[in-house]
Amino acid sequence: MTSIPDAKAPAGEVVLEAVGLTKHFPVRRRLKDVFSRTHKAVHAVDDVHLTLRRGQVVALVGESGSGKSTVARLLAQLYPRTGGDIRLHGETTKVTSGSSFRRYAARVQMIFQDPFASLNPTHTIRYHLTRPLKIHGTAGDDLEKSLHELLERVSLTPPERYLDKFPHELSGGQRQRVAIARALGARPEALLADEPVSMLDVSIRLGVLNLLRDLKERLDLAILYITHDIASARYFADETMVMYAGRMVEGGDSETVTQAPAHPYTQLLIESAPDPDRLAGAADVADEDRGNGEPPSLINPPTGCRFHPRCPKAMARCSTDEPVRLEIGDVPGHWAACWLYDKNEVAK
Ligand SMILES: Nc1ncnc2c1ncn2[C@@H]1O[C@H](COP(=O)(O)OP(=O)(O)OP(=O)(O)O)[C@@H](O)[C@H]1O
Repeated sequence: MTSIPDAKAPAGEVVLEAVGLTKHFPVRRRLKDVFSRTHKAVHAVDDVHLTLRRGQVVALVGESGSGKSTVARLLAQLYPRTGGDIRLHGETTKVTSGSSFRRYAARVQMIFQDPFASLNPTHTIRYHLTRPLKIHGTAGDDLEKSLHELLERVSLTPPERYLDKFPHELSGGQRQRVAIARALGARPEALLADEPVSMLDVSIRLGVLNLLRDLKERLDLAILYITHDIASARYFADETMVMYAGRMVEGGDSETVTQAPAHPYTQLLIESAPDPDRLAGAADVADEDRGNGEPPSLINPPTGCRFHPRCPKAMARCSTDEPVRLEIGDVPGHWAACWLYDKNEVAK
């Protein structure tokens, strides 16, 4: 078989789930700590739950260092997890060998931020696309036809114009399209896209996001879209989850999370997103009123809510009690991990 199937199962079916996913990176001990009993660790990701479904995009939004890439790398099985579970079609996954990793990667593929770094400058596009077709056995009898189909899928046409080029002969947007085609070569069910457009010129970002949206629809892919840019999450993602300092703080459908944010951190993210009107004139609100400041150390994260030291609405209990996910009640599925909503139901 040479063609890539258009759909495998009903839209909306759960493909990949993170259940209480946790990753702590051990910190190398200094000489003076050698006799200490405590083992320091970076609490990069704590108790993350998310669900990727066929034909849907989930955006994971947060500032630098909040743990977004670590979640994607855990889901891609590039790191072992410290705790929690990763389920593919409901089954716990554990990658213990090269062959089990290959089987997993055939179903879950990652796209990285920097298309230049992720393509080998000494090899042609033909080489980059032939590899996944061969490794995952998806080339069929006619390799050339499969290569052409992959390039057509990402709108690099006519394919023969691109196949024998080297990465440096392509623009940034074209390189990212090749990286996407390479991921599709495995015929995955889920794509983990880690800031796929942030290194591209603003003028071509929309084209690449539209391509991903088109692939989501035509191939019924489940997509995790990682971004700093909450405005693009509204445009591109069905659901948006917000992360702060290793924890999820809010989630729900993208329209609601971006237009009626409930968590003070999401509100801050939206206020601090570039706004042409604000840049053009009106004086900025004082930093302390906007809850600005530094994200906390993840070696000793704050107790209670990790956002409390920066939160303009913090209450006494926020520094001691870790908030649970609470339903906001405006639309189904909208929740925030914030004690402001303590009277509300615990979200499922
Ligand atoms: N391999 C590693 N070893 C130790 N610490 C790490 C490692 N990878 C990430 N971290 C730390 O984990 C935390 C989360 O990093 P991560 O890259 O996941 O955040 P991010 O939200 O993706 O940030 P960015 O948007 O800048 O990529 C950071 O404090 C980072 O320094």
